[in-house]
Amino acid sequence: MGHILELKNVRKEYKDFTLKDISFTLDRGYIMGYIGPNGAGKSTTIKLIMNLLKKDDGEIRIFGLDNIKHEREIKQRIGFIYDQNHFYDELTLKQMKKIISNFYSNWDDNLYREYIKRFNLREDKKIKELSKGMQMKFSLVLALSHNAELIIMDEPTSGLDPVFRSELLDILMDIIQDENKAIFFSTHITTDLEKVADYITFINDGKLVFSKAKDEILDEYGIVKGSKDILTEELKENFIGIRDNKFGFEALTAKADKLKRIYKDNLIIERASLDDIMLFTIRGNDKNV
Ligand SMILES: Nc1ncnc2c1ncn2[C@@H]1O[C@H](COP(=O)(O)OP(=O)(O)OP(=O)(O)O)[C@@H](O)[C@H]1O
Repeated sequence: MGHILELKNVRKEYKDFTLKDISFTLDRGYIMGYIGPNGAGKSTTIKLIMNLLKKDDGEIRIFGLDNIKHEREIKQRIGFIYDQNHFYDELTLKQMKKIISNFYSNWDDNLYREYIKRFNLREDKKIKELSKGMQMKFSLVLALSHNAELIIMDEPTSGLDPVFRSELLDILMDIIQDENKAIFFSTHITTDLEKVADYITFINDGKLVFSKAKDEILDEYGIVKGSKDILTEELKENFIGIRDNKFGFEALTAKADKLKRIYKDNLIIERASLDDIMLFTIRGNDKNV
C-alpha cells in the first residue's frame, strides 16, 4: 500500500519567508511529530497539506491522491485539529455534533457515543464551558467518529497540563493500534514525541533538517563532551554544533557510533535528546570554540 501522506519538494513563498523543498512520507500505523522553532514553517506546511493555502511548487498526496484535485474526498477521510476553538461557543456539544456529522458520509453515531463516554465529556455542556483540554478531546471525538484514517493536528498539546497531555498521548497511541490510521502533528514539546512518535520531521527556517525514524535519530545523534585539548579539526568535522562549557566543550554529532569506534574511552558521548538536537542544530557553533 502507498503512503498515507506524501510531500514532494513543497514550496511556499511569503515576502520575508520561504518554505522550500519540503519532502517526507508517512505510512499507516505510525505517528509522526513535526518539530521546529517558532516561525520555522510548521503551521504553513499543515495549511498547505489541508489546502487552506496555495502552494507555489511541489506535490502533496494524501491516500495517494492529489490534495487539491481530490480535496472533497480527502477531507471526508481526515480529522483536522488545530489550536483554536473553531466551534460555536453558544451551542452544546450535542448541537455541534449534529451540524458536524452532516458533513460526513461515513459518520458513525455509535462510535461517537462510545468516545464521548470514554473521554468523559458531557453532551449537554456548551462549547464555551469546555476547558482547552476538553475542547481538544471533543475535536478528537469528532475526528474518530467519522472514521478519520489520517489525523492532522497543529500543536495539540500546547497549553495542556502534564496530566491531560499524558492522557491525550495515550489516546493517540491507542488510535494507531489498528494499523490503518496515521497521525501527523506539530509540537514544541519534544518530550511528548519521545513518548509517542515513531518518526520525527524537523524543519528549521523553512528547510527540512531531517525526516527519520525516532529510534534511528536517537541512535545516530550524541552529545560529545571533553576537554579542549582533544578538540582537533578532524574531530570538529563530525560536529553539527559546538559550545563552551565549564569543563571544556560540548557538541552535537550525528555520527555517535563512528566516534565511539575511533575514540573509544577518550571521549564521553551521551545520548542526545530531541531538545539537544534542535538546540544545537539551530544555534550552530559558538564563535569562541
Ligand atoms: N500570511 C502570511 N504572510 C506573510 N508571512 C507569513 C504569513 N503566514 C506566516 N508567515 C511567515 O511564515 C513563517 C512561518 O510561519 P509558521 O506559522 O508556519 O511557523 P511555525 O513553525 O508554525 O511557528 P510557531 O511554532 O511559532 O507556530 C513566519 O516567518 C511567518 O511570519
